[in-house]
Amino acid sequence: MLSDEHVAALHHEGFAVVDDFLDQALARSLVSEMRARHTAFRPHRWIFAGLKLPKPGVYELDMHDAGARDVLPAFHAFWSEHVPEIVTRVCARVGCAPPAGDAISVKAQRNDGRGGSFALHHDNPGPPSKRVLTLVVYLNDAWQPGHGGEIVFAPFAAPRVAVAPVFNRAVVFHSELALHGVLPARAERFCFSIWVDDPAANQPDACNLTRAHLRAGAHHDGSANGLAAFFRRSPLQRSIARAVYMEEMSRDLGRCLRAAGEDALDEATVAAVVRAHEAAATAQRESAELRDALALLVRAKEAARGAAQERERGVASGAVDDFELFIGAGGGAPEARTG
Ligand SMILES: O=C(O)CCC(=O)C(=O)O
Ligand SMILES: [Fe+2]
Repeated sequence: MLSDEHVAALHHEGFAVVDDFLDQALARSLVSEMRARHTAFRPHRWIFAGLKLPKPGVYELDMHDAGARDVLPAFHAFWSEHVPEIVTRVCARVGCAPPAGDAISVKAQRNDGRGGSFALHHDNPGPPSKRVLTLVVYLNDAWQPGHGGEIVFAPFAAPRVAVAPVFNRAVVFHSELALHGVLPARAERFCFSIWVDDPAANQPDACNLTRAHLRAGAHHDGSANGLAAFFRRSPLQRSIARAVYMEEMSRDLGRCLRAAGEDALDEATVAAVVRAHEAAATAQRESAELRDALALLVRAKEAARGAAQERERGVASGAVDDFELFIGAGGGAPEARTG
């Protein structure tokens, strides 16, 4: 299920892309049931900066919900009969603690294809979340580049990688470490997510950024890259992600909240959410404790982007706005986007 290469990619890149993840016939039966029953899915809700927000265009069904078994009987059976074994095998490969029976959540998701997207986020943003591992399995057999809906990973201050959400492809990542978002989907899109909890998630050392951490990171090799490498491997990146990626997140938030959908927010509320994000991020960027480290990290992030732009000069216009590297339908190593 996960090869040595996948485990190495998870370790080095922060995520692994696993093609042909499930038995083909099983994957087909899951998506045909989701397609047939999607009107019973519920609008996705998410928390940003303490606010509960809609996500226009994105609908889901949590297998823990009352009624899930009636809406998606085959999917529910898959969850109770197969998912624990899948997760146990993946955890054994990636070195996570084997989950207890109630530590696994599964959500079926449909994007209606009218532009629904996810802003950059961590699946475990801090307490009380206990998530440690995320698997997302994509079920789109007619996916093409113009359909969008790629998942984008943003390894701290390194090139961002977009991954096409093609049929029977899974992405696997540490929930506390992988900053990721989803580009607007222009065609109907199905996937499901598996989240594994561990009671040991979010120990104080994974949550409380101190001056000592910044010093240790800075002395890694004394450069911006050293600091970025430190945060890339540390769940402490969650304390500063919004400040490092302030501009990207402002754009993502607006794009997500303004997508077409019956639960779209009014413009004044969207603007207020974006302003609140920018105020918090700017306060961090200007604080005495974080100013220098954040300036280095922002510069490292921009250098990664600049290198990609340089590579693509004359080939693509605007392609590097959202990501620098791309893993297309054929899988394999990431390539510079050229289209
Ligand atoms: O739809 C996806 O590709 C990922 C969704 C996601 O990031 C989430 O539900 O947290
Ligand atoms: Fe996520």
